[in-house]
Amino acid sequence: MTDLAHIRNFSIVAHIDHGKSTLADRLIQETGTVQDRDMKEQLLDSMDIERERGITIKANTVRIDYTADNGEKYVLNLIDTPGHVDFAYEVSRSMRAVEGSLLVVDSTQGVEAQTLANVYQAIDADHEIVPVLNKIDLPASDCDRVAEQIEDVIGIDATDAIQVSAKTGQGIHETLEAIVQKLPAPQGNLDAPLKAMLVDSWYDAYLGVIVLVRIMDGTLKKGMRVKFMSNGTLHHVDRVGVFRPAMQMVDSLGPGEIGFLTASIKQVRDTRVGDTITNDRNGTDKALPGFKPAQPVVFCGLFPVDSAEFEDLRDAIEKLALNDASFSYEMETSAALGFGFRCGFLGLLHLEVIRDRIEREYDIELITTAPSVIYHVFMKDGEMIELHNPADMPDLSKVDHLEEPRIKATILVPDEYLGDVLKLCQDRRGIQMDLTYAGQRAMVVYDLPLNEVVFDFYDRLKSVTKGYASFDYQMTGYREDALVKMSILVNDEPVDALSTMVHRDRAEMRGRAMCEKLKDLIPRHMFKIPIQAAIGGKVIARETLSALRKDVTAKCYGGDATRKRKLLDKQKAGKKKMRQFGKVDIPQEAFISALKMDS
Ligand SMILES: Nc1nc2c(ncn2[C@@H]2O[C@H](COP(=O)(O)OP(=O)(O)OP(=O)(O)O)[C@@H](O)[C@H]2O)c(=O)[nH]1
Repeated sequence: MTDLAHIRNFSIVAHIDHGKSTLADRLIQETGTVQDRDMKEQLLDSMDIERERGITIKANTVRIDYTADNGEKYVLNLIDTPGHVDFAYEVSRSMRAVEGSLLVVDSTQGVEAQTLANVYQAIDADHEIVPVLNKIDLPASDCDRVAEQIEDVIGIDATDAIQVSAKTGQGIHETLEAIVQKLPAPQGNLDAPLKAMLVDSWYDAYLGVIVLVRIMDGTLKKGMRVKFMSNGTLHHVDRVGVFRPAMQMVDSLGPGEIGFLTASIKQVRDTRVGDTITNDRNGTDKALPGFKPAQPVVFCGLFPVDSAEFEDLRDAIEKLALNDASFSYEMETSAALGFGFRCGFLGLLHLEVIRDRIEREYDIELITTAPSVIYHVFMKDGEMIELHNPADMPDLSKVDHLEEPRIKATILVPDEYLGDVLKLCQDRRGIQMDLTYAGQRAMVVYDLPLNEVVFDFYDRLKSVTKGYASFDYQMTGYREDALVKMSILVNDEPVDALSTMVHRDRAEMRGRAMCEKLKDLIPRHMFKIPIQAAIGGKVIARETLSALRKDVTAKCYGGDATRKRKLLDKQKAGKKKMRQFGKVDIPQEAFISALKMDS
């Protein structure tokens, strides 16, 4: 156990790609926590997908021993936090477990939308904040400008900002010294009953659920029985340890310390992030202010391309859900797609990560239906229904009105792209709330319907600004609007997986665009295929795909039989990726591509 005065707990907050993980790796390396030869690139990003995409998803933690210039030995606990907007909730909970933050800003770029969102969370958690200007080895680095921007935009003192290159190691020693000198030591009472915060939990195939804890008061020991206060469950603690970053067992953890416990817990769902852990008898009666669990906000259907793989998909989804309490699922049957699952995610990145993992790790090809948000449907009899799937929209004659979720979006963008960004937000039914300038960049705040953002807003934003805009959002609440369900009929049969909720004023335009897209995406058949968009029974747009006799071998004049067979085999393989709707084959990409908007 380390005495409180020699502990410093901190996190690193940054915009994506500003160098958070590289800096963390350097701090670990500089202090000799890991031998150089064991140092994998980006130590803290443990999953393959994270490494490939360069994004940190799961909050990780590491304990570092550091002997400071004053000769004293310190224990530094770093909690790594994810930088992407979908995981803002994980950032907020890990912030509560530490007393300070390093604010990393890329000195060639400056403050971005996620810098702001994350640093405000740190400020909310009463952190002491040490600004770090990273990437000073690059010629484009401009520390004075960025320091000034930090003061102007965020309002924290940046005169002592540390200039660092996480790449070359310059400034790393100064950063370690600043952690010890500037960040406060934690507080806590060793003699009080155990009070620990459940910061995070995840599933490990060998050890079961691993629970990351921050001890507030008292001692956590191997062998003791603890109570999870939110649901009163009792657990026998079978291991206590710390991350260095590999797991190392210890006998006990005391106030101010961060580490983990295992207690033969089988599912991540049995642990609630933000819960208070105490002694089973004579424990504390005051729980820590609880955190709200992360709520899925984006829903979509996942169906196997090959319906024979349904059981494999169930297996994959159940396994992933064991380890990710913010991912929800239930079985769904679609007239068009057969058996699958309706899944809930924290946001689009979360959706993509799960979908990729199912395809890659479990080798199941998927059809993903249009992402949807949760609508509130108010019935005429006063009942309110949460609508997760447009296909379940009740009979309109019984519906009084609908409400949709709204967000407050903050976008930072260089001046020259401002016009395009405003147009994009306007096209997505946005209401401008604020427009200010920070140097050459504009900061725009918009009130937008979440529905208009979940699908491809971020991609569009990146493309209209050539990647120079940054974006962050928060949910603000529900508001009534004129929303309708638009169905798509292919060859006179409704394809439920293509139905979407749209604003009444835009339904026609959207319907026309979807029919045109589908006309390009669906291959010609031997017969004519009408493609229609409809609201209720009323057709609002229509296209017709003309008939064609498709003979791919026609080009191979007689002769080469192997070539003919190869072509036919190819065609067969291609067909496997299609789904039959009545008599029509619709390719897998159509479900997503048809919904992409051009503005
Ligand atoms: N030249 C230079 N490149 C750096 C420095 N620090 C980080 N980088 C590079 O910047 C990129 C992003 O760094 P990361 O550490 O992955 O950024 P991050 O903030 O952790 O990103 P996320 O984990 O995705 O949020 C990587 O290609 C790093 O190699 C630096 O000091 N100098």
